[in-house]
Parts: sequence; C-alpha cells; structure tokens
Amino acid sequence: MSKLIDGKAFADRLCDKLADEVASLKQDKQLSPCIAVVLVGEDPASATYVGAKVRRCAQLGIDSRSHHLDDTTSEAELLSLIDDLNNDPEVHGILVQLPVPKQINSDAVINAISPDKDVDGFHISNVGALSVGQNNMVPCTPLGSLMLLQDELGDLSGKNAVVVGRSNIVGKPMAALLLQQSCTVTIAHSRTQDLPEVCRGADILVAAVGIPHFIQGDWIKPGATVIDVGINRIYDEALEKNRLVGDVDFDAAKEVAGAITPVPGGVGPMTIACLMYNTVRAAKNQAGIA
Ligand SMILES: Nc1nc(=O)c2c([nH]1)NC[C@@H]1CN(c3ccc(C(=O)N[C@@H](CCC(=O)O)C(=O)O)cc3)C=[N+]21
Repeated sequence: MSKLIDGKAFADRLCDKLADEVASLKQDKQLSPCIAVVLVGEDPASATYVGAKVRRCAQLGIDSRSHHLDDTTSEAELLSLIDDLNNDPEVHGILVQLPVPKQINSDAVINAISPDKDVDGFHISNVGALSVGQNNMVPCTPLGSLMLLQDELGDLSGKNAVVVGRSNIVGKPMAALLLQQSCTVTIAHSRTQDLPEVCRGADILVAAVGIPHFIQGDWIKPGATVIDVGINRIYDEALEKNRLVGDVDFDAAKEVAGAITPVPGGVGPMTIACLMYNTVRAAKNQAGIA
C-alpha cells in the first residue's frame, strides 16, 4: 500500500501562510491583492470551479471581482473587458475561465492579458519565460504538482519523470518545471509507442490525459511517485450517481506506487492554492515589493 499524498491538507497549509501574508500586505503596505475572474457562458462545471476560487479568495482576504458574461459575448467584447482590467491598477490578477464559447479564440484572449496579471501563466511570454528558466507567472496545476513532489521526495535531480499528456496548460509546463529540477523528462502522449513500458521507467509519473482510469496498475514502477492530474466525472453504477475520478486506476495503482495523489483531494486543491499564490505574487510585483 502506497502513501496518500494529501493535496487538500498541503493546499490548506499554503493558504494559511498566504492569508498571513495578505494581512500584513494590507496592514503594512496598504496593498490589497485583487483578482478578476471572468466567466463566459453557462457551463455548470466552470461555474463550480469559479465558485471554489472566489471562496478561497474570501478565506485569504484576497479581493475578487466576478465578471459573468453571456454565452453570446463576442471576442471583441471580451477583449474590451480585458483591456479595462489590464488598465485598472486595483486589479492584480486576471483569470478567464476556460473553455470559452466557440466564437471566441482562446489564444487571442489569453495573449491579451497583461503578462504580469496573467495568474494562470498561459500568456505566450510567460510560457517563453518558463522555457528559458526566467519564471514569471507559472501555471497553477503544474506548480502545485511540483510542490507536492518536492514535499514528498525532496531533491528531484536525476529522477526519471514521465509526463503523460502534452497540453499547454499541464503537460508542457509540467515537463519544463521537472526539467528545471534536473529530472530526465519524457513527454508521452496518445501517439507514444508502448506507453505502458515508457510509464514503467518512471520514478515520477504525472498523468494528465483527461481519460478516466487510463493509467493501469501494471504500468507503474514499484515505489514510484504518482501525480494524478485528471478530474473526470463518471457515472458510478454501484453508487448510482456521478463521481470524480482521476486518469489513474487508483485502486490498482495504490498497491504498487510508493506515493500517490487521490482524486478528489490531490492536485485539484493545489491548483486553486497556487492561483492564490500567483495572485499575491502578482500584487507584490506590481507594487514593487520583493
Ligand atoms: N483559466 C482557467 N484556469 C484554470 O485553472 C482552470 C480553468 N480555466 N478551467 C477549468 C480547469 C479545472 N480546474 C480545477 C481547479 C480545481 C479543482 C478542484 O479543486 N477539484 C477538487 C474537487 C472539486 C469537485 O468536487 O468538483 C479536487 O480535486 O479535490 C478542479 C479543477 C481549474 N481550471
């Protein structure tokens, strides 16, 4: 039986520290960190995630401004709101919840956000900065995953890390962070030949494919550390209701892995905690505080 990596508890501890920091920024520097959260359309999952982010902000004393736009909003209208938020000195972070409706080009929207307010770390200049080691805003899910890995393993140098999934929001930035930590990094994906064998070489296995229970127990090297980024809602026949599962077959994997993140309670809470972390950092940067 492997050790459970408690992402929820780690996220709570990180948020406690951030709450203290926010209180002293307000007290000593008259700085109130503030994030604008933009939701376009009526996707129920997106509304739930935005709600969770706004609640975390309130808990930490971070101001949040919610902008809920109609699902028929044009790209020009959204770009105009982003322009206003870029120019508002009281707003330090801007998050446009993804996905956006199909009439809107998400790359255009992401790249319209001022890189210093891009608390998701998705702007092309933040992506470039990460790739050359000049990290500015780092994407929240990979950052949170790295924090869990370092807490679990200490120095990651020389370890074989396999990232399954090559998305811009998780797979690629995760690989960049692991490479910065001197891991030997493999990015595997849907076209990878003999994926099970590639995974079996991993001391660190990060699953970010978006397919429920995709990674099998016998793909895991005994003792490996497994980070399950998947958030998949499936219908559970036995429970007769929907349930959240990861990209890893958890019940099988926990018999083999050295340590593993559960879903829920693993990477998900870290994503939101790192959004708070990035917002506090953005506010300090914009105020010229080291
Ligand atoms: N611009 C943008 N930035 C994002 O960071 C972003 C986004 N768009 N679009 C959607 C995804 C998804 N995402 C999650 C965050 C937290 C949990 C989370 O806290 N999950 C809980 C369970 C929540 C539940 O029960 O539904 C957990 O895993 O324990 C999940 C998913 C952020 N996203």
